[in-house]
Amino acid sequence: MSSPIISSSAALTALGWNDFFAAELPAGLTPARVSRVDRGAAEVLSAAGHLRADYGARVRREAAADPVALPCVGDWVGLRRLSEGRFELEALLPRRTAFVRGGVGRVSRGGLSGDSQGQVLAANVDVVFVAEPALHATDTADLGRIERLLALAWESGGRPVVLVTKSDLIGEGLDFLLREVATAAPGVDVHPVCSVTGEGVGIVREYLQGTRTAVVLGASGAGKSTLVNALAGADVMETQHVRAGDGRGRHTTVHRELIPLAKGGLIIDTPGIRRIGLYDMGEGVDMVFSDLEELAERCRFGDCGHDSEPGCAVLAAIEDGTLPERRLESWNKLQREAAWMASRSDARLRKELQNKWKIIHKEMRKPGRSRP
Ligand SMILES: Nc1nc2c(ncn2[C@@H]2O[C@H](COP(=O)(O)OP(=O)(O)OP(=O)(O)O)[C@@H](O)[C@H]2O)c(=O)[nH]1
Ligand SMILES: [Zn+2]
Repeated sequence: MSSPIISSSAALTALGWNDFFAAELPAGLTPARVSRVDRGAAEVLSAAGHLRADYGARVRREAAADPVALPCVGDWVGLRRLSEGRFELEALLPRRTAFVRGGVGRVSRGGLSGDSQGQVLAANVDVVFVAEPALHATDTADLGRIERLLALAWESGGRPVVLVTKSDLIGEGLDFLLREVATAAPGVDVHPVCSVTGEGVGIVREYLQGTRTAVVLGASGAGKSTLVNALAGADVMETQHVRAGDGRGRHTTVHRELIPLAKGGLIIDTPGIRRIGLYDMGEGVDMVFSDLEELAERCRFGDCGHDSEPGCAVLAAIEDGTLPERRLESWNKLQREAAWMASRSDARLRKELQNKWKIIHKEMRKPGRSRP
């Protein structure tokens, strides 16, 4: 009787289950992790293997009130067994980390704050791989895109790591490129990876040691699915290639999917991010530009605009060649965007509050309603 329980808890641990989540599971429910979501239902991984679960009434109600409460890939949930082989997703457990698009909420220790109207793209991610190809068509790695993705990664609460993919395509120039990428990623590890030869894949795997969960972010064609397949040691994701048979052109990932790896750890493949500006960067921007923040503290004026002010430490660093000018331009741009995002979210929140009050006032004016 005891052995199935032990093996089932080992199976859960392999999926990333731990005391944090165990403490949150309502009594009587079966724990499972969302591997993929569909409209109104989720595919989950449980100690009993792969299951499908429809959303229960409470989950549907809460998600209607706040989209952040909608289950997403990586979430831990509680299932109720309805009948043989039929399950309902009854509870969404608090998230440790989360990627939120377009909301004003922030991840806190106990889960997401309740005021967000954003959409959660992936949850409970420990490591965020930012994949940028060494060569994309004829362009070398886009440092600005790396900075944007890093801001998003920091904001999620996971640990960012930059992977310069397709490292075989650039040859001699690789070392120089890696140094350039490093200037765009202070405090972040940068590794070259080639999924074709397998070079660097072992290093990537080390980040997943134990039962950690990683997500791979990057533009379409960055080589995310190819990397996931290399990590899995099998073709678990379809990759971009022209299908000769039906001539339907290249495949591009459309679903987010959580994939347990045979050698331990889990990885989430995501569709290529096209409009990163629509994501919340917030304080993540400060992390990406921690080197500039540090310099700015040494400017003569506290409100230095790093434009033409005397005693500007940022301009001095550009002058003596220790700071690439591109970094300052990128910092200014992303700060403006983050501020715009924040003001937009606030405006939306204000409008919602106004609407709420309108409804309450209408209720209060209804005839026959007793006044408090
Ligand atoms: N030379 C080289 N080509 C690679 C490497 N990794 C991936 N590719 C190729 O790059 C193309 C795109 O790879 P995918 O893995 O499908 O890219 P993706 O990032 O998943 O793209 P989306 O699904 O559209 O987001 C494919 O033709 C791969 O064969 C690599 O390390 N070296
Ligand atoms: Zn300055």
